[in-house]
Amino acid sequence: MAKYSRLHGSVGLISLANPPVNALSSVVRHAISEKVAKAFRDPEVTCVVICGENGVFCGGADIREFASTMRGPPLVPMIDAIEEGEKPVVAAIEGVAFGGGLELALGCHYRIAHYKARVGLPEVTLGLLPAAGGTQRLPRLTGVAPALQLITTGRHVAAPEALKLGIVDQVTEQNTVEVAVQFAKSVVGQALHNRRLSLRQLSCPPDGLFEETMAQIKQRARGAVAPIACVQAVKAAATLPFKAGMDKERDLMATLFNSGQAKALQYSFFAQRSVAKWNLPNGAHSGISKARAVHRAAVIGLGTMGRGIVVSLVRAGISVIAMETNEKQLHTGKKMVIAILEKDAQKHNAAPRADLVHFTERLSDLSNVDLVIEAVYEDMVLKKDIFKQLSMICKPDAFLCTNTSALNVDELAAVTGRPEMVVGMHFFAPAHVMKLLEVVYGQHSSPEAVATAMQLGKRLGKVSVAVGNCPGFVGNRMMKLYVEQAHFLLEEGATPEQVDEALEEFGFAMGIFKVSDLSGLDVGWRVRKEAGLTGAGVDWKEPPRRRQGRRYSPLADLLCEKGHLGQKTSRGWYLYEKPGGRDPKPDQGLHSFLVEYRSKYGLKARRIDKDEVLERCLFSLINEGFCILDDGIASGPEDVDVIYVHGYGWPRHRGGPMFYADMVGLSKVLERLEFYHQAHPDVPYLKPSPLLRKLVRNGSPPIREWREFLKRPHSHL
Ligand SMILES: CC(C)(COP(=O)(O)OP(=O)(O)OC[C@H]1O[C@@H](n2cnc3c(N)ncnc32)[C@H](O)[C@@H]1OP(=O)(O)O)[C@@H](O)C(=O)NCCC(=O)NCCSC(=O)/C=C/CCCCCCCCCCCCC(=O)O
Repeated sequence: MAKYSRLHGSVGLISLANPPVNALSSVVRHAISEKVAKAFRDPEVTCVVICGENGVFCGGADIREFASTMRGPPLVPMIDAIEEGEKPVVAAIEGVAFGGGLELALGCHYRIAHYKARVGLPEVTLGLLPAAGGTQRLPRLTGVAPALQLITTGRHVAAPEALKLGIVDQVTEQNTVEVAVQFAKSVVGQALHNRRLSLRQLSCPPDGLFEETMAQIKQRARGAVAPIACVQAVKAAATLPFKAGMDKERDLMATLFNSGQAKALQYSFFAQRSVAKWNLPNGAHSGISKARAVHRAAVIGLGTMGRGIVVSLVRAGISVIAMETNEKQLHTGKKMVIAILEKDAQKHNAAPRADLVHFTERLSDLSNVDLVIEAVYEDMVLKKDIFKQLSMICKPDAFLCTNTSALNVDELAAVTGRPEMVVGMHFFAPAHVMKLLEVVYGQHSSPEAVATAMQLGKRLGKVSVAVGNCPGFVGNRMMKLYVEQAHFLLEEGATPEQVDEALEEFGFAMGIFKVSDLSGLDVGWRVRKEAGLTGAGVDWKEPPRRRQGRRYSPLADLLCEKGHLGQKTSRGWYLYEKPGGRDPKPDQGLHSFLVEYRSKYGLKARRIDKDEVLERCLFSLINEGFCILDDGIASGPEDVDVIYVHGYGWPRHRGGPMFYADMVGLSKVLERLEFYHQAHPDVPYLKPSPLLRKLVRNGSPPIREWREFLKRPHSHL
C-alpha cells in the first residue's frame, strides 16, 4: 500500500509501504494512483513528495505477480499521470530505486537521492525490459549512450554517479525526505514543461552505437533475447516520437513477458534468495542457527585457490594469516596477493589493504584465529596430517574448514578432536572472482559451523549453498558425468570442436574441452588417480576401456601422459600458439590421434548431431542432479541450479539444469535417458533416477512442487 500525509500544510507526502522492498504490487499501484489523485485534487497542496518507508524507495515491480495474470492499475498510465500533473512531484530516493521504482521516479519532475542510494533498471537480468517508460525516458535524461549501457546490462549506479549522469538532481547526506520536502516547496510555481521527460528532445546518438552494442551483446549474452529487445527499445527512443517509442516498448515487452527466458531468469532470482535459507537433514536451519563472528582467519596453502581465498577475505576486511610451507610458493603467492590488492586499491582510489595479511611458514602462528581454510592440493594424506595438527594448535572454538573440491569431509573431521567444528568451504577458481561457494556439512558439522561458513560466504560476496558430503559434492559430482559423456562422444566419432560448438550454442560461455584446456588436464588426471581410475591403483585385469566394472575413456589420461595438459603446455584438446596461449585452434594432431585411438580399439566413427551432444552431456548431468536430490545432498532443485549458474557457467537464461529439465519436460528427459541407457548399458548413470521416474509417474509437477516428492529426513535436534 501507500500512505498519505500533509506536511507543513501544503506538501502532500506519499510513502510506499510494502516491506521489505516496497515492490509495486497491484495494491501499491492502486494506492499510489489514488493518493496522487488526492494530492492533485487538494487545493491546499502545492507540491508532492513520493518516498518509500524503511529507508527503501522501491525495488521495482513485484516480480512475484509476473507469474499470474497482471491485475490492478498498470504502471504506465500511473506514471504518465504523475508527469502530466500541474503540481511539482519530487521523488525522495533512499536505499534503492530499481526497475519500476526508477521508472516511477523518472515520471516525477525532480529526484533527490541519499548519497548511499543506488538506482538502476535491472529488468534485463529478469529477461524483461523497463516497460514502464524506462527505455524512453532514461535516454531523454542521460543521453542515449549511457542509457543504452545501463538498460542493456542492468547495472546499478550509486547516487554520486547518478548525479553525474543527470539521473538525479541532487544528492544529500541528510534526511532525504526532509530535503525533498524543502526542495519541493522551493520549486512551487516554476514551469514544469521542461521537467517532463516525455517532452524532451533527444540529441543524436553517436554513429554506429546501436550496431556496436548489438554486436557486443550477441558475443556476450549468447542467446539471451532481452538485451537485444532493450537495444531495439532504446533505438525507438532515439528515432521515434515519445508515444510511438512507448508503443514499441510495450510490444517488445509483450514478446519477452511470457518467454521461457524470462521465466528462467525470474526463477533464478528467487532461487538465489532461497539458497540463503538453508536447512540440514538433521532439522537445523538458517532460521534457528546462529553464526559466530570471524575476526581473524587463516588460509593454508598459497596455490591458485589459496591466493584467491586470501584476497576475498581481505576484501571483506578480515585479517588473515596466509600460511605456506614451500618457500618458493610462499614468495610467489605473497607477490600475487599483494599485486591484486594493489590493483584493487588503485581501482577504488584507496590505500592497499595488504596490512591485513600476515604471511608465514609456521602452522603454529594459527593458534589464535577464529577460522582456518585449508587450501592445499587434493591429497587426503596431506590434508589429514594438516587437520590433525590444526586440531592441536588452534584454539578450541576455531572452525576448521577445507577447500577440497571432492574429498570426504567426514574423513578429515574424524582426525580432529572437534568434528563438529569441521565444514567444507569449496571455493571456485579464481576464488576472488567466482561467486559460488559450496558449504559442505559433514555428519557431525554443528549448525553453528554451517551458519558461520554461510555467513562468511555472504560477507565475501559469494552465493553460498549448503550441500551434503559425498564425492564431488553437488557441482563436481554432476560435472564428472558430463565430462565423461563428452569423452565418450569423441570415442564415437565427434571432435572437441563439434562438442564445444553445441554447448556454446546452448549458451555456455565455453565448451567443456576449452574449459578443460583452460583449467589444465592434469587437474582431472590427479582426481582420477586418487579414485584408482588411472595410474598405480588400476586393476589392469579389466579391459582398457573399462574401469571399476563400467565403461571408461582413457583419452584424457593418454593426453596427459604425452604432456598435453592444455593451454599451459600449448596443447590439449586444442592447439595454442604458445604455452599459456588463450586462443584455441583445432589440432590436426589431436584429430589423427583420435582416428588412431578408435582404430586401435575397433571403434567405428559415426556422425553425431548437436541434439545428441546436448542430450548425452546435459541429461546425464541432470539425471545425477535428481540422484543428488534423492540422496538429500541438495535440499531442493534451486540449490543445484544456483550452483550450476554461479559456478559452472550454465547460461542464466536457462535457469539451471533442473529448471531446464522442467522446461524440456520430465517425460522427455526420462524417455531420452531410457533410450541412451539401453544403447549404453555399460554406463550405469544413464539409468533414469528413481526420483525422475517418481515425478513423471505423478504427472510431472512443476519444479516448485518437487520438494514435496523428496524424502524428508527426521530431525535429530
Ligand atoms: C536490492 C534489493 C531490492 C534488496 O536486496 P536485499 O536487501 O539484499 O534483499 P533481498 O534478499 O534481495 O530481497 C528481500 C526480499 O524481497 C524480495 N524482493 C526483492 N525485490 C523484489 C521485487 N521486485 N518483487 C518481489 N519481491 C522482491 C526478495 O525475493 C526477498 O524475499 P524472500 O526472502 O525471497 O522472501 C534486491 O532484492 C533486488 O535487487 N531486487 C530486484 C530488483 C529488480 O530486479 N527490480 C526490477 C523488477 S521488474 C520491474 O520493475 C519491471 C518494471 C516494468 C513493469 C512493467 C510491467 C508491465 C507488464 C506488462 C505485461 C505485458 C505483457 C502482456 C503479454 C500478455 O500476456 O498478453
